[in-house]
Amino acid sequence: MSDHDLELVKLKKVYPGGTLAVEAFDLKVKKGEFISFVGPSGCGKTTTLRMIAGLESITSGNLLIRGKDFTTVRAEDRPTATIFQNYAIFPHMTVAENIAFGLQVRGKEPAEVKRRVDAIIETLQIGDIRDARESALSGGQKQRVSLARGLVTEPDILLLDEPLGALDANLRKSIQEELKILQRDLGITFIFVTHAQSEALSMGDRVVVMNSGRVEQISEPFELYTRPKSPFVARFIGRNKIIEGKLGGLSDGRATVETAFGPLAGIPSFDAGHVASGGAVFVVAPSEYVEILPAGQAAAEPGYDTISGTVSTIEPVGQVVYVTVELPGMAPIRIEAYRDKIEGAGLAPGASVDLRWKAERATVVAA
Ligand SMILES: Nc1ncnc2c1ncn2[C@@H]1O[C@H](COP(=O)(O)OP(=O)(O)OP(=O)(O)O)[C@@H](O)[C@H]1O
Repeated sequence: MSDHDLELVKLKKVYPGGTLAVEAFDLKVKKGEFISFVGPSGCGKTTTLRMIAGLESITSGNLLIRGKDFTTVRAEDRPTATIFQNYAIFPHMTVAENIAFGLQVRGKEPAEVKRRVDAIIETLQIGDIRDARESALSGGQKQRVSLARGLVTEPDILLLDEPLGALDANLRKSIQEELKILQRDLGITFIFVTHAQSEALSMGDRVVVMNSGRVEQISEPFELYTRPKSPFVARFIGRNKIIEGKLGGLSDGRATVETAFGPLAGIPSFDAGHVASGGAVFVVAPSEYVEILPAGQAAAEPGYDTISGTVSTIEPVGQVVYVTVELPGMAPIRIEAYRDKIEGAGLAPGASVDLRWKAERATVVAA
């Protein structure tokens, strides 16, 4: 038996008409993992999910579930279940009938259907609506019913396509938490598609970032947030400050980058190894690590990188201020800081400032 519930090997999809929707998608998912797929509209998330479900044919590459090849197996013969954003609840059936349906079409005995439907209704605590029809259900209730319908078939892998997209923000938050707890309790592998990066990061054990049909990065959320491996990920995930430069030197995985501000040194580089000296790179510093100081005060400390600019605007919002800093040769940077600190330092529009961060908190990526 394979250690992996799901393996995608060079998975590719070209739609009739020629659209290349997914290319060279490699992924191994351990049993019980929660994987989020995230990326902008049209990047191929749904297509990949549908290929796993068997709802879309695979152009080339292989799909394995628990070590067995399912590349060309029909959807109804795969050990997967799919939850769609629009819930797809049958309006003429009660909640219990909706949940039972998937078992009945698989030819399960009535007694087993009843036992399993009762069990999942209990797990998801929807006994009070078991005889209701879709028109009488709230958004959150519909969400639970569709989850029950997927889980009742006891899939190896549950596929969720933007399942929370139709819910308002508060309900969405509480269902996110519930879903995560349910997944841990059941130990079922979840593949969760979303275009919301915060949702992908908060839900996933690992996150797959997609862009134009390609996988950009597969990482745990904190790693993804703090160590992007491409310019696309640096822009799409988190709130990063991005500075252009040319690779100066690279030793022990630490880079020096020549920039308009002079050399920035000691920056971890995971992926710039293939860039020739003098090649174009970006220094990526997460906003959370960038500090603003009056000019000159930052200079002395070792282990830090510093760039200099001029304050253009300061917008107070409660205890926080947003300081916009003009920088030579690049777009202005907006820094969030405590109001007391900025006022205490006497910073005002026109002031010269230094922006600094611990060099080891930044990352170099190939441009
Ligand atoms: N049935 C189809 N026929 C032809 N092209 C399609 C079909 N479905 C999707 N595409 C194209 O394939 C690409 C990937 O689409 P897909 O729906 O997988 O992206 P997505 O990341 O899920 O986007 P969204 O977040 O908007 O759902 C897009 O260019 C899309 O236009």
